[in-house]
Amino acid sequence: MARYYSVILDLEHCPCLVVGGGSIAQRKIEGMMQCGADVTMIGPSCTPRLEAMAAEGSIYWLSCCYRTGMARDFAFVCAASDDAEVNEQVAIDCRRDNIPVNVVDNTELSSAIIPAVLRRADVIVSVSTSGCSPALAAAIRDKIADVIGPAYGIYNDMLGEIRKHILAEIDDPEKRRYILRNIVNQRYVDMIKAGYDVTPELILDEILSNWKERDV
Ligand SMILES: C[C@@]1(CC(=O)O)c2cc3[nH]c(cc4nc(cc5[nH]c(cc(n2)[C@H]1CCC(=O)O)[C@@](C)(CC(=O)O)[C@@H]5CCC(=O)O)C(CC(=O)O)=C4CCC(=O)O)c(CCC(=O)O)c3CC(=O)O
Ligand SMILES: NC(=O)C1=CN([C@@H]2O[C@H](COP(=O)(O)OP(=O)(O)OC[C@H]3O[C@@H](n4cnc5c(N)ncnc54)[C@H](O)[C@@H]3O)[C@@H](O)[C@H]2O)C=CC1
Repeated sequence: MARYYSVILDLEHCPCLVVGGGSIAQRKIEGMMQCGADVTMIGPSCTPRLEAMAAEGSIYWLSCCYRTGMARDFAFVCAASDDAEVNEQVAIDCRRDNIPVNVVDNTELSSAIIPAVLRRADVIVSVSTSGCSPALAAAIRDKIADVIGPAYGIYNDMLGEIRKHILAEIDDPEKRRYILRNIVNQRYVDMIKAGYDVTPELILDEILSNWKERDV
């Protein structure tokens, strides 16, 4: 089994291809669309939902069977037809051109597999079982969802804002490190959860005053 390298892909405006238009293709397409991908679908038929998405122009549908060469200009490809030979041909074509390819019925042919994902605003938790048990990946994700609630997303938004400000405004590397480490504190998540009016200003004021006290 491959030892997978985890990455987070930016697919915004990226040309992505999905071969097939069934329920599995639809799930993969919806995942890509949520990330702003520019999706083309190839297949002789598709689900009513995908047909509607094509009709309103949110995806481009090439209503035909896949032929070698069709994957050439894409940045990411998913082979999701119900024909194993077609999916294999897509994988061969993509691997020859070094295009990352996800094959929904064959882990060995895939150079990329899709994890189970939990999103809390910009916090992303990806869980993979390396293809051993997709259902377990989803179950682990659901268990993590109980622990990592929406407060983490709200808190992360604030940290992003504070961090940008600190990187732009504070030159002293020791002070920067102190602030960036100490703004991360479970106490703030608990306060957000409990309904306190936590703001980036409040967090930063508190850490800066701790820094000053430490100095004297
Ligand atoms: C290798 C991989 C390739 C890929 O598709 O990327 C792959 C392959 C296969 N899946 C199969 C079956 C199922 N897949 C799911 C669900 C998900 N599958 C996803 C990913 C992956 N599936 C990749 C590995 C992920 C990893 O392990 O880390 C998830 C996580 C992400 C997503 O699809 O978006 C999504 C959860 C979505 C969510 O809940 O959020 C369920 C559960 C269900 O449907 O409820 C079942 C039935 C139960 C079971 O089999 O466990 C089959 C057999 C098909 C058959 O029976 O013929 C194959 C083919 C094979 O194993 O060879
Ligand atoms: N990776 C995953 O998460 C999972 C994968 N699967 C696998 O996914 C595959 C697809 O499943 P479904 O979407 O349910 O199938 P489906 O039968 O609903 O859809 C199959 C699609 O493939 C298209 N197709 C057939 N021949 C084609 C060709 N030559 N070129 C282009 N498109 C073609 C059809 O037009 C149809 O849209 C199955 O092989 C199944 O084993 C199933 C469950 C989960």
